[in-house]
Amino acid sequence: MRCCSPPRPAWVPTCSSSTRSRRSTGPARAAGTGAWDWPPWRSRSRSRQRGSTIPAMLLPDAVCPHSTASPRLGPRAAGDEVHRRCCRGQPRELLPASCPGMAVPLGEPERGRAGRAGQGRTERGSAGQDGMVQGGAGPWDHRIIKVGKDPQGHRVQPAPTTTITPNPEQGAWLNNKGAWLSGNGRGLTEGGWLIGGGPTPRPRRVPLTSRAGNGGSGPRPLHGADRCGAQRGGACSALLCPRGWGGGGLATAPRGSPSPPPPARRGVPPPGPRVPRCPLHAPCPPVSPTSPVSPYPPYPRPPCPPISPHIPPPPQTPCPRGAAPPHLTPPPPPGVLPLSQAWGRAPRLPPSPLPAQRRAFSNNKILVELDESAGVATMKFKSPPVNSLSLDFLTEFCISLEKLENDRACRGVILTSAVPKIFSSGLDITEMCGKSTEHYAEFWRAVQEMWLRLYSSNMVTVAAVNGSSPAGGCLIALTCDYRIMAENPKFSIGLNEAQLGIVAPFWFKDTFVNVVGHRVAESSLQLGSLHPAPEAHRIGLVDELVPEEKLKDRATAVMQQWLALPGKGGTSWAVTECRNGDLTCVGGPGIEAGSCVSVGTGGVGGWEVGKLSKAVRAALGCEGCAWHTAGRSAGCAGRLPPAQLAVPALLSRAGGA
Ligand SMILES: CCCCC/C=C\C/C=C\C=C\CC(=O)SCCNC(=O)CCNC(=O)[C@H](O)C(C)(C)COP(=O)(O)OP(=O)(O)OC[C@H]1O[C@@H](n2cnc3c(N)ncnc32)[C@H](O)[C@@H]1OP(=O)(O)O
Repeated sequence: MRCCSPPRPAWVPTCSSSTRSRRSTGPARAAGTGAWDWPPWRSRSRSRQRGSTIPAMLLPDAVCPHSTASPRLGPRAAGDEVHRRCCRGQPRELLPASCPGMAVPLGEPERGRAGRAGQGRTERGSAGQDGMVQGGAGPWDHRIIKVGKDPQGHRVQPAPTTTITPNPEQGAWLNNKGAWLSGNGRGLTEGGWLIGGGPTPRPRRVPLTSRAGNGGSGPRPLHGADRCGAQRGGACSALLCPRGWGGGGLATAPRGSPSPPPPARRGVPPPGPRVPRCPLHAPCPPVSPTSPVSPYPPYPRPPCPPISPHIPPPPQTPCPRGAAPPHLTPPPPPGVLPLSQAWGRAPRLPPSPLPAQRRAFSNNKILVELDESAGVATMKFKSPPVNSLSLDFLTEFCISLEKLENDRACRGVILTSAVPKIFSSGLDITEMCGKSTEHYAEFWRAVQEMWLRLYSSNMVTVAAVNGSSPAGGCLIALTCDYRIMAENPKFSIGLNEAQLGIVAPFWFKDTFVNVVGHRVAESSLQLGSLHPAPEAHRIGLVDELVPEEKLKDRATAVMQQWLALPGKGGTSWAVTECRNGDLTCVGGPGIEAGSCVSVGTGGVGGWEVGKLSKAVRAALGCEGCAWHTAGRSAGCAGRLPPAQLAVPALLSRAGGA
């Protein structure tokens, strides 16, 4: 029996033949032992291997980290609680009877799912994630097991299993969440995801009027009364719903979108044209601070931050981000339409015509400044005295990160501290004693959430460690792509849990091992060492040291270096084509023609640019390759004309790779 997947990585493919993303490098199951490691979806190495093959991602119930059968999670009740919430995001069909999530009344998961899947929730569906497509006997019976970005570049998490129903009157398609799909049956897309092929075990047709929620990308209003748990008697989780954060909402519809108009729903006015999410047009609705029926236990949620005062909020004016900047629109190769023409939308975010290029928002514990012109945000921890990672801090951290993740103007984040001499003191110890079991569960869920979100962020993440950083603080730095530390020897960093008489969670350890290597990690963890900055640099725990006064500049320079690269932070798109049995890059901004190809198993908009290994080359072959985009924001998640796509062929090949 299969079990729910762990909480966040809903993009993890649910098919045993699927393959792993470029950032997932660790084995999901220890060779020869049969024992599952957890989390199975990633164990990132700094070398960022790409296209590794992984086994099935659905865990057997017995090893589900949230199951009571799992020895991992600790107290049974805590495991139950997390498991129950975790499973809320899963289709019931995939849950085993033994899963505690099954005990949740039928209505609750739906509320939660509406929040997760339908409200612009950003999951870690990074570009390049793999997915699996199963399809129906008829052209409309499909199951999608895939997540990713919608055409506006927002990451979405469609329910792993989606049934698609034709709506002949509208000449379009609906999934079982009421989300709109477009396409012609061969290359249907849902939020930019290609679907098609194969039989569906149990096709479902849901009457339009009874559909709840939205599979994620349909042009229905995100704040529709049927979309939000808070409006349906449930709570709107700040973490799950754009209502929880200003600008998360969005709206609706496209310049020249190929999507058909949505159906009129009883009591719900049809949405207007879809436009990219834009804070100008997304006034933040009130958020209920707590609610007894929240998918998560109630805790104070931060109020929606005000929209930056320099941005005038005329809701009806055209979005200033409507047009593509000429300099960012690469010339297409001969015979190939640029995405913007092919699909009638801007390939990436143009610079704002507004004079101010900086935006800032702040909550109680984190100050975020976004330099739109550079595409870089700085998150400054400001929770004195020591930036301890309390539940509130972690919650605000995740919300801030999610907002940046959703902001197409932001491609990189620098994490640093506004508290002198302290980066972060790690987990707030007061959260770990004298509290209820439910609180512990919630707290650890938040710790994991923070780690998962940061680890799998699509943005480039740089830690500018300007103070001591023990334990959980060290984890934050480790989870970033790059660590720069102030060279003050009084500042130390490390996983010192052993000195506290506790054991660092194994995923702390894994992250540590990935950075410093096995032996160094082993001895450091056993001793609970806190390494002074010079030593931290020597063992590779931080990538470089700089004088404290230069830390910011250096972090900015490193960020620029990363952002200039194609792929994760890059803005480039590349085109590949099949030439003489090979995949050849025919060029793109910053990408030399012939020098690289797109590899990966991610599907449209999720392709990474990099060297094509022989193995991948062999696995992919060439005949399926037409062309596709790569890069995070350019062309963003290009929805390519189905006729020019042969991604299913690639997927099936890659799935077996
Ligand atoms: C999913 C299942 C998982 C199961 C997992 C099971 C087990 C895992 C177990 C634990 C994992 C833990 C990870 C952690 O992060 S534990 C936290 C470890 N942190 C530390 O050890 C840091 C300790 N603090 C320090 O070293 C110093 O305080 C510091 C260098 C940060 C600052 O020194 P400074 O001299 O400037 O300041 P202090 O006077 O020492 O402290 C000021 C003030 O702050 C309080 N404080 C410090 N650290 C913490 C903290 N982590 N949490 C809460 N409060 C903290 C300190 O007590 C002082 O308060 P007060 O006395 O002024 O009231």
